[in-house]
Amino acid sequence: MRLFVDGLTVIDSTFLCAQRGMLGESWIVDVELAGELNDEGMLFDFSHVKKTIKHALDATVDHKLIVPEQAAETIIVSSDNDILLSFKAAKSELVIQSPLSAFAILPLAQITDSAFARYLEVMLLKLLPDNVTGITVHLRHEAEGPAFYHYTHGLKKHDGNCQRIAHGHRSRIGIWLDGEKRADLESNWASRWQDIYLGSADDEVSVETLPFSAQFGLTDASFYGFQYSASQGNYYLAVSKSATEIVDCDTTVECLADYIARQLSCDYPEQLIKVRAYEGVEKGAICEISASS
Ligand SMILES: Nc1nc2c(c(=O)[nH]1)N=C([C@H](O)[C@H](O)COP(=O)(O)OP(=O)(O)OP(=O)(O)O)CN2
Repeated sequence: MRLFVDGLTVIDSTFLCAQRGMLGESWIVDVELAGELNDEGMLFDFSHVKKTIKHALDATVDHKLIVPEQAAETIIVSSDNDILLSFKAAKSELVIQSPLSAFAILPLAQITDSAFARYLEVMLLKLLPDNVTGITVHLRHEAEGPAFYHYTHGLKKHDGNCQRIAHGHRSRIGIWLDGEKRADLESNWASRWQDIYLGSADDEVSVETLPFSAQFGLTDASFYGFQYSASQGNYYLAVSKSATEIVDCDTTVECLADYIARQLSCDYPEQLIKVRAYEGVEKGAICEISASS
């Protein structure tokens, strides 16, 4: 007998890619369980399936920086209370020091959807009752078509896991000028923020003041530095300028929708601008501004 739950949860994280660097992603998780029926005539009560699997994914990979430990680009310098690591991708580089809880270090050379799903299957099967003998995890993304971008950020004021300085999302973007949908502008923003780190100006520091800058020879010419403290610990990040946009606000989705609308209003000062910005899947913020506002 097999049991399925589609769209059980969404994993919102960032993973390290040898080509593209930090890649914010939102994986929609479908699962299928296989095994024998229990005394209740069930494979596993749906409510337990959802709770057990969502809890495990939240604890191990959600809102984390997912690191392919065996990639040639990954150098883990220390992993005591904090993890300090560097990653040199073809397009950008980063060095990060953050609490252990902000990372998922996977024994993989590359984070692909299928390798990640197989890793999750092994981890999750151990948590299921004995009558469940197999689990298949399918990771999918929202349908291609509408414009979307991948961003990585951290919310230092968030008392939960969104404070982690390098977690991210794959997010759709909708833009209207005077009520007319503007696919061209959506596409511009999708390119601009394709694989971007969004850092708040408030958190920016000279990269040369970060605790690891001398060790890695980091300079302000090529890197932005970000630093803050929050309830889970201290966060430090150096990231290539070419993969970063500094915004004059926090990076909540409300602030980002407002930021995009304000940027557009410079080019279209006379028009009513509406921005529908997503944070991950099926949630986000709407901002409308007009010449008079
Ligand atoms: N109003 C807002 N609320 C939250 C924002 C935000 O920008 N505006 N942002 C966050 C975090 O950035 C977080 O990454 C959002 O992820 P989400 O999946 O919604 O958070 P949860 O894990 O708590 O939700 P699940 O349903 O468990 O996936 C948080 N809130």
